[in-house]
Amino acid sequence: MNEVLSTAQMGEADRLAIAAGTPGSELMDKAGRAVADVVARRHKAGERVLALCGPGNNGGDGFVAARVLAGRGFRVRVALLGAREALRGDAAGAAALWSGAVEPASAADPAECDVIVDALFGAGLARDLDGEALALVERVNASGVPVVAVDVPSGVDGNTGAVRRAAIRAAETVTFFRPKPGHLLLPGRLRCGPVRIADIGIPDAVLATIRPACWANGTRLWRPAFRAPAPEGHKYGRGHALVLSGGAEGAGAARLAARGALRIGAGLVTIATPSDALALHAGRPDAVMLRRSDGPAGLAALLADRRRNAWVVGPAAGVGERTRELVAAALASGAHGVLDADALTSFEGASAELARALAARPGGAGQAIVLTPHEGEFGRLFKDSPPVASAGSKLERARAAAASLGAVVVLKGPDTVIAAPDGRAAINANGTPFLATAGSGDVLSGIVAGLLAQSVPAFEAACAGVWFHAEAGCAVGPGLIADDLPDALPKVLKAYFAEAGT
Ligand SMILES: NC(=O)C1=CN([C@@H]2O[C@H](COP(=O)(O)OP(=O)(O)OC[C@H]3O[C@@H](n4cnc5c(N)ncnc54)[C@H](OP(=O)(O)O)[C@@H]3O)[C@@H](O)[C@H]2O)[C@@H](O)CC1
Ligand SMILES: Nc1ncnc2c1ncn2[C@@H]1O[C@H](COP(=O)(O)OP(=O)(O)O)[C@@H](O)[C@H]1O
Ligand SMILES: [K+]
Repeated sequence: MNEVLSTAQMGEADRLAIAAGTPGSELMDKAGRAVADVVARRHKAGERVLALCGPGNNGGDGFVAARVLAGRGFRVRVALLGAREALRGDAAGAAALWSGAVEPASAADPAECDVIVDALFGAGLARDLDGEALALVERVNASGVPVVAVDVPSGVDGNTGAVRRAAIRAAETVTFFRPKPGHLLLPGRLRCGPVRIADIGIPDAVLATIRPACWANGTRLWRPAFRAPAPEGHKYGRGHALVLSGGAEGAGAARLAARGALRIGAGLVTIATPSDALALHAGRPDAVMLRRSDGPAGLAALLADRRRNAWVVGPAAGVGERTRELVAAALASGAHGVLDADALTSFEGASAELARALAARPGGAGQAIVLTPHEGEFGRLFKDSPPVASAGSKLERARAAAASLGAVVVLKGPDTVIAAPDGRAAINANGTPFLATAGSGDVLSGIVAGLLAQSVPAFEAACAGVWFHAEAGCAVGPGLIADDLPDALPKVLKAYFAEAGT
């Protein structure tokens, strides 16, 4: 499955596997062999391997890989950071089985080899690199020699993806049992190369004890919640999404969101527009319906029709008191909804006020609300809440935000994090930088609302919306403009429903 484990949870998996009868030395042996397999797949016997081993168990994996590769005919040198006598436990055991020379890492010349095994630091990285470790990592990166990283590229924090002053740039990374947040979050993800997840004999059953609450976003996470329409279905069964338009200058944002909601499968989509933008929308003959809606009272009146079961408020809505009132009206309707863009910025430094409005929503937790800030909007919203704004990694910040607001938060970017108030989180990695284009976020908010309209629960709708949006972005690729995204959805949906078997 696609669970993501923190380094502490990985340590627990390790302990549980050992308690269930697999010795730690065996786990390390399998880990080292998996690394050797990757090196052997990329390089031919006879080539020169430099294994850089650190002072902990990551280094132990490096000693195993070195031994296995030497046995397969590679010309292997081992360099150790620290003293051999200081190695402990399984790492000391692995080092004892290495019969070749061990050079001091300070003398190692990375340029004198064909491939490097980076076994300096893994889950145990405890502080910024400095001194000899820093100099070594910089020499490796400058050498241009391909690196296979053990567990994580040394210098990348496995929990946060942060680069601790410097980090190895790996050509490929081999991790064990399950990925860690640092493989998915930036900048760590960009240091990993392709990540291989090796089975080292830890039974999946340990997950029942660990109960991970973070996943790599993917269809398996939400497939049961989003199925193809039933053969006997009709459009009202697929929900009715309402997108609130800004004034004349911002009407395009609402149209993008509306088309996103329609394409993802909402049965009906209506744009609620202020009078000054009515003519603009009316001139567009398409499947999007149109209603006049002036101010909070107008919006409340439209949402009083309970068939309109999901809304989007925020894209090009304008920043200020008026938009805060529109948010209040939308929340008070009891319908599900997405708060995006100006709806978030209108609560600059007032996340506590927004949290109160969310807590008072009549549908309670059953009224699904999803917020979709990018980093800028997130920073502005939580100016009043240092515990959220500076909660640490992107994963931790999104989780803290969701918990403090009592709603699902989608913290967007190349490594979008989706977090629910109950602690569940997913990290998305199927995007493309071509998605960074004007209006792309508006389409996302519409897609999520379209899923909410189809009764997909908040967390699943947010995860699925982010995934479909990214797939659509990849399907278009270079030259993408936001208008293309809704029209790329049919192909993506077709493939999804075929895979999902519905
Ligand atoms: N869990 C599992 O299932 C399995 C785990 N396995 C492997 O074990 C790895 C984790 O091993 P680990 O816990 O020994 O930590 P590791 O990454 O070797 O680093 C700790 C050492 O580094 C040092 N150190 C830290 N930061 C530093 C810095 N900035 N600069 C300098 N030194 C620094 C730190 O020193 P200290 O902080 O004590 O001074 C300590 O000596 C894991 O990534 C995987 O590869 C596999 O064998 C299979 C099963
Ligand atoms: N480098 C990137 N890689 C993948 N996705 C990205 C990248 N940059 C931005 N995105 C995605 O593109 C969308 C941009 O949304 P947003 O910033 O709100 O733009 P806009 O306000 O122009 O609509 C988000 O879904 C975001 O996750
Ligand atoms: K490493």
